[in-house]
Formats: sequence, C-alpha cells, structure tokens
Amino acid sequence: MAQDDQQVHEFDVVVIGGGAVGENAADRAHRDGLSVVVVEEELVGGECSYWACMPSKALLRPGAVLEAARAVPGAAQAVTGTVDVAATLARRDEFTSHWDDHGQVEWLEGAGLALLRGRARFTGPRELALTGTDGGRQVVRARHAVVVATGSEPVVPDALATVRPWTSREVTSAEQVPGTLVVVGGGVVAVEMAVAYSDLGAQVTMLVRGSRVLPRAEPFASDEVGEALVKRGIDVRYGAQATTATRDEQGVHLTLGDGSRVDADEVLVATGRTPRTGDLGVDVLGLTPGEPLVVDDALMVTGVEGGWLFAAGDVTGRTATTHQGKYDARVVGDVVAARFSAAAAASGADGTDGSPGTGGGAGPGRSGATGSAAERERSAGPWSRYRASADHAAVPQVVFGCPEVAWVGRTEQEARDAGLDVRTVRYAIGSVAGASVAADGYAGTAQLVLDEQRGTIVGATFTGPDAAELLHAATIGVVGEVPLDRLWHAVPAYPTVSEVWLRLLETAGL
Ligand SMILES: Cc1cc2nc3c(=O)[nH]c(=O)nc-3n(C[C@H](O)[C@H](O)[C@H](O)COP(=O)(O)OP(=O)(O)OC[C@H]3O[C@@H](n4cnc5c(N)ncnc54)[C@H](O)[C@@H]3O)c2cc1C
Ligand SMILES: NC(=O)c1ccc[n+]([C@@H]2O[C@H](COP(=O)([O-])OP(=O)(O)OC[C@H]3O[C@@H](n4cnc5c(N)ncnc54)[C@H](O)[C@@H]3O)[C@@H](O)[C@H]2O)c1
Repeated sequence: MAQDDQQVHEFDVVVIGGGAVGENAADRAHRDGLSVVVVEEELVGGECSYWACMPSKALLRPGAVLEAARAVPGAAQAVTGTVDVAATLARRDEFTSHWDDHGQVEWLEGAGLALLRGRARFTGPRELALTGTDGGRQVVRARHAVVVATGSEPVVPDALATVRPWTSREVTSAEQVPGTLVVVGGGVVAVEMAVAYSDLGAQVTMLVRGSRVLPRAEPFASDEVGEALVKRGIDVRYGAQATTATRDEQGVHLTLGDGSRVDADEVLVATGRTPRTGDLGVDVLGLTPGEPLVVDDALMVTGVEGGWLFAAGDVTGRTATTHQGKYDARVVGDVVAARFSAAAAASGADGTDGSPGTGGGAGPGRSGATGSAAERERSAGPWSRYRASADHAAVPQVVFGCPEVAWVGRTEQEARDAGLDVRTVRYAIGSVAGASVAADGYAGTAQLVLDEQRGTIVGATFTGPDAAELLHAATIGVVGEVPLDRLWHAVPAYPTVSEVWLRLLETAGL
C-alpha cells in the first residue's frame, strides 16, 4: 500500500527492466495506444548494449578481421602486426556509448514510452514499490499488465566468490588486458572471451568442467572449436574444476580438483547465468525468488491468477540470447496490446501520470481494429504472431569465437530424444568454390539434421569463418518446414559459401 507522502504512478502497462527485451516489449505494447512505463535501475539498453553482446563482439572483431586477411595471399602480406589493444578498447568504448544511455533514453521517449529510474519490487498484484537511485520511494501501478524483463546475472561458484573474479561485466568493460587470464567455464562466454583475450595478447588458460567446450552444440562443432583454441595457444584443460582460490598482489591462485595449481593475473568466471528474480518481491505473488518466471507461449507467467503478469527474455529461463528474447518481446507486446487496448480505451483513462513522454490517448488501433486483434489473439494457435512457437525447436545461436559456430533447431541427439526419426548429412565447407575464394585453407563444416518422415530440416550447424552468415537460410528452412525437394529449387549463387547448401542436398540424395 502506498503511504500518504509517496508519489503514485499509474500506467496501463508496467515493464520492469529496460534491456533489449523490455524496450521491445514496451514499444509493441504501446503501439495500439496503451500507456507504458519502463522501470530501469541501471542503464537503458541493459546487459546486451553495455556488458554483453556489443562490447564482446567489438573485442572479437579485430582478431577475426586479421585472421581473414591472413588467409588471403595479397592481403596477408600487408598484415604484419597484431591486434592493436588501445584501438580495440577505444572502439569497444564507442560501441557501449561510454556506458552512457542517453541515446537509448531518447529512443524510448521518442517512441512515446515513459521511463522511471529505480529498482522495482512487487508489493502485490499489479503494484510495485520503486526505490529511486536517490533512495526515495514511490509506487508504480499497472491498470492492466506487468511485463517482467529483468534479465539474468552471472552465477559465481562458491570456491571463487571470495577472490572477486571477473564476470561477463568486467571482461567486457576492462580497461587493461591482463598478461595471464584463467577462464573458468567452457560455454559461450568462456569460448568467446578466451578467443578475444588471446587475440589481445593475454596468455589464456581455460578450465572446462566437462569433456568438451560448448556442451549445447553438436559434438563435432565442440571438437573443432576445442582444437582451434589449442592451436591458437590457449591452454584448455578438460575435467578441470577449481576447488579453492586466493588472491594476492601477484594475482589469483587456483587449486584444481586433482591438486594442481593455476596462477594468473586475473580470473574470469563464465559458469552460466541465473534469472534476476531474487530481489523482485515475487514471493508476494506466490512465486519463488531466484527461480525463472515460467511462461506459456503467450509469455504469460504460469501460476499467477488474473492474467496480468507476463515475462520475456533471460528472466524466463526460456531464452538466453538477445535475438530470441526480442522475439518473445515482440510476441508479448502484441499479446498485451491485443488483450488490453480495448479495455483501456473503454475505461477512458488518459493513460498517463503526467510524466513526460507518455503516450496515452487514442492510438491507431483503439477503434474497431483492436476488437478484432483481441479476437485473433484469443483464438491464436502456434506460429501466429501472438505465440512464441519458435522457442521450442527453432532457436538460432551463434558463438563468435574462432571458428565461428552457428546452429539452429535441434541437434541430432535432441531430435532423437524428441522421438524424431532423423539422419544427418555433413559437408566440408572448404570444398565449395566460394569458400576457396573467401580464404585459403577455409576450414569449416556444415551439417543438417533431417526428419526422415517429413523430408524437412529440423536442425543445422555450421562452423568456419563467417559461419554466422550461413545461419539464417537454415533458420528459414527449419521454421518454414521447407521440404527438401522444394529446397532443391533454391539455387545458391556461384561462387559463394552458400553453395554448401547444394552440396548438402546432393549428399542427402537429391
Ligand atoms: C558476455 C555476453 C555476451 C553475449 N553476447 C550475445 C550475443 O552476441 N548475441 C546475443 O543474442 N546474446 C548475447 N548475450 C546474451 C544477451 O546479453 C542476453 O540474452 C540479453 O541481454 C537478455 O536481455 P534482457 O532484456 O532479458 O535482460 P538484460 O539485458 O539483463 O536487461 C534487464 C534489465 O532489467 C534491469 N532490472 C533488473 N531488475 C530490475 C528491477 N528490479 N527494477 C528495475 N530494473 C531492473 C537491469 O538493470 C537491466 O537493465 C550475451 C551475454 C553475455 C553475458
Ligand atoms: N553469442 C551469443 O549469442 C552469446 C554470447 C555469450 C553469452 N550468450 C548467452 O549467455 C548465456 C550465458 O553464457 P555462459 O557462457 O555464462 O553460460 P553457458 O551455460 O553457455 O556455459 C556455462 C559453462 O560453465 C560450466 N559450468 C557451470 N558450472 C560450473 C562450475 N561450478 N565450475 C566449472 N564450470 C561450470 C558449464 O559446464 C558450461 O560449460 C548463454 O546461455 C548464452 O546463450 C550468448
């Protein structure tokens, strides 16, 4: 309950978290005239803009460009140096706008969305306490819906917590490159940052708990990446886990399970992430703090009465990338707009609390069109714009290491576990003419997982230079369930790397 002296803000929709996902959900929800506020406690733009996707890719790109040039005689002779650390860090700083979010705030306001700065915590259904950056307390109420998009935070194993290790935040925003870096983990962050820091001149050791890096990728892709990491001088230790850690003026000192020691100037912990629900007050809604907010395909949180609570992005545990989180954001924004625009229009509220940038009043969809949107949403089935169907078996992922790895849909094992009758076809990408033009000694592999019953692609993996750019064709094939005999008529241009598609289909028997 609000105390008498507390300012109360009321909007049709409250979005908690102004990361990529929150911004997109808010924008879509507002398009039919609902008033929407985004509540953000740090920087608008969230993890991706400042401590994840953008700075990490900025750190990786110079090394990838040099490697590409070195693979092409004529260009190779012109490349005599290594990555310039200062210029790389300076470009990274440009990508993060020097950790200043005013550009994103301008976008938000230009889109007609309100922004409240501070930490939000549920105090009841559709009501939140907002603790401002100055410690002041306010109340935020949603007339219709709350969308939680609070993201995730790194998990730090107990054995390493006391040595103040780097997490994804420090590794992406570092101002200096340590001489030696030990990376704990073998997942996406570990692989990308091991490559980036080795390009930047650090001597890198990776401690991988299991028997392969990128455990969610196809095993052949893990093997190729693992071998490439070693080839570039990274000390990759499998079955290795830190049991104790200390830090002194010389750096960090880890003891591993087998009793051996690793000393380094710095340690990066990249052992996964956990949904940010620990301090969100979700217990007052009957949910468990620290757990993901489980959602249905309309992104409505399950287990909460009243149909007002939605979630998208990392906080759901359903997606762990920006692109897929933003897809869910588009879905949830459209669902919220369809479900509540008519009710908001009928209630006659002007939709704002007077804050600048709020966009109440009649929007383009507030008339008859909204009613039909509500109908369409209510009866929506899989693959409608109101259901996040792709999350189940059509999710694309790129790991921007060296080689790049890109995959979509199911791995062979996941397909078999799902009961599908599948076979795989594989082709060495370096054998196609376009790849030989792109790079001497192009090393990479393409694999399709084929559903034997339906004659369609249910999974695809590509490794190699710029493998990421091969991925979207596969994503279209998987989402569109394009039959192979129709795909046969999609002719890749000569000489491009995409010609591997023709070779894959020939290998499949066409
Ligand atoms: C190193 C690294 C590299 C990555 N690279 C890629 C990549 O190349 N491509 C890709 O697709 N994905 C990448 N990801 C994943 C991507 O960063 C996340 O999937 C994405 O940021 C999730 O977006 P989100 O909006 O759900 O969460 P976030 O970006 O974490 O945003 C959540 C926001 O909510 C705010 N917030 C949290 N709690 C509250 C509260 N109680 N009150 C108010 N505000 C709150 C936070 O301050 C934050 O701004 C990477 C991740 C890491 C760690
Ligand atoms: N290019 C991209 O799209 C991109 C880049 C970076 C991160 N991300 C996203 O961010 C998420 C988080 O990345 P991440 O690399 O932190 O997580 P991850 O789940 O990809 O990998 C975690 C790794 O840590 C290991 N691990 C877990 N607990 C451990 C422990 N106690 N000791 C040692 N090892 C342990 C796991 O075996 C695994 O190899 C990913 O799901 C990914 O999708 C995406």
